[in-house]
Amino acid sequence: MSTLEPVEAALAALLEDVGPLDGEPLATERADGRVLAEDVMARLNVPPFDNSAMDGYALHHADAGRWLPVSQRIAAGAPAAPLAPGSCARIFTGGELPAGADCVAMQERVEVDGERVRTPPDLPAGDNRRRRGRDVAAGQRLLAAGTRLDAAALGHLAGQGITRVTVRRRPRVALLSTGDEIVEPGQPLGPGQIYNSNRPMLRSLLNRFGAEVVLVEAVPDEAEATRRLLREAAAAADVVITTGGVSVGEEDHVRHAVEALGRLDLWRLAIRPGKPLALGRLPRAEGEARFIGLPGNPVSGFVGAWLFLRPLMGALLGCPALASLPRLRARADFATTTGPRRHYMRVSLDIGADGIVARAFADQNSGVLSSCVGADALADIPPSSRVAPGDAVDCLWLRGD
Ligand SMILES: Nc1nc2c(c(=O)[nH]1)N[C@H]1C(S)=C(S)[C@@H](COP(=O)(O)OP(=O)(O)OC[C@H]3O[C@@H](n4cnc5c(N)ncnc54)[C@H](O)[C@@H]3O)O[C@H]1N2
Ligand code: MOO
Repeated sequence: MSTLEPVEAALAALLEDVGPLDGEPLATERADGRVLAEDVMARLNVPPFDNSAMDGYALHHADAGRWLPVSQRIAAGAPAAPLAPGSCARIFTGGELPAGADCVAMQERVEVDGERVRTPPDLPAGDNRRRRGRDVAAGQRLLAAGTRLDAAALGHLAGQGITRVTVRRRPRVALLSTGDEIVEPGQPLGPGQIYNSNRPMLRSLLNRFGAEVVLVEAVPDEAEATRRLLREAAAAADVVITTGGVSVGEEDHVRHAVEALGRLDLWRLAIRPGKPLALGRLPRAEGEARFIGLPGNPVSGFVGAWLFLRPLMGALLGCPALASLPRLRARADFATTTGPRRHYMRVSLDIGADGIVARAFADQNSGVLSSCVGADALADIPPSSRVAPGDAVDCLWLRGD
């Protein structure tokens, strides 16, 4: 296992045998961000009846241009009687169009004389008429399985009066930090110690990717304790993530513990940052938990999360939108050369009328977390390449779903 594996091989190993988790019923009002486990069919027409798009007067368009008596007043929410022939109806936005009317003149365009109004003669048939079922027709597929419920999707469900949906169970994740030097914020910092920046960063990303962090623990740099905690984590979670302890140092116990307990699928990738990333499986009572060992350097964890944790959550949630990051082309404002490893550089993007410029953070070292703060994208620089300012580069967009 001394060769460096490409990203594609790692993704294939990671996603092998991974399928969507079970569905569970949930109140729609609590389903923000969840992923639909099945198609949702429309049971209602939206709008449910022809209605007016404007405040104005409903009429038959053959009567446009004539003085017409106002025979009824239709507010939104009130029933409409059929329109008396040769008359018009005062109507308000959202009001039901009466039978016999086929268009609405907006009130700014009519002349009013007491109880009579004259509409413009050029009123097109169907003007300002919002037809029944124009937005959604009863019986059509409203939302497809795999849709992540966002603001518009939740509004769409509510438009159908749907109060319960079946969503995928959130993947349960255990997040273990290794390293005797790592201390939690709130505790005093001793000599040689640093605060745990990986845990809150990864927890935030995992939440965003639809997972539920069910266990957080610190693992001491000690072989037996590492094995014990990995066993416990695999029993509690679908995915076990460790940070640190996957490199070649004597205190790097994680890889050996995974080999002893389960199976290591792959170790060491041809990427920068994130080279010592490890992938494997840990047995548990039912099936196996997936294991991802992220390198300890916070930038390696950040990049590894976007490249690997996101698609893994996408597979467990059956959500295609999480499977891969959107790619865009930008002009580099930087120069760089790469060696054997594909480089994921943290960049901010200037999106202007002349296109997109990718601005690289000055220090791209994997220990420099400030290079991730404000990063809009990862510029994906292939191995053995040279980039000059102005060259087009591929970027993976981080600001989307
Ligand atoms: N002789 C070699 N040394 C190293 C190699 C190598 O190939 N040969 N690879 C380097 C690379 S690349 C990386 S990346 C790191 C990753 O090593 P580990 O995954 O074993 O991580 P640690 O050694 O435990 O930690 C690395 C670094 O990150 C800090 N860290 C760890 N956890 C946290 C945390 N939760 N919050 C903030 N910072 C954390 C830790 O203190 C270290 O500074 O190995 C290189 N070495
Ligand atoms: O590959 Mo390491 O992740 O450079 O820091």
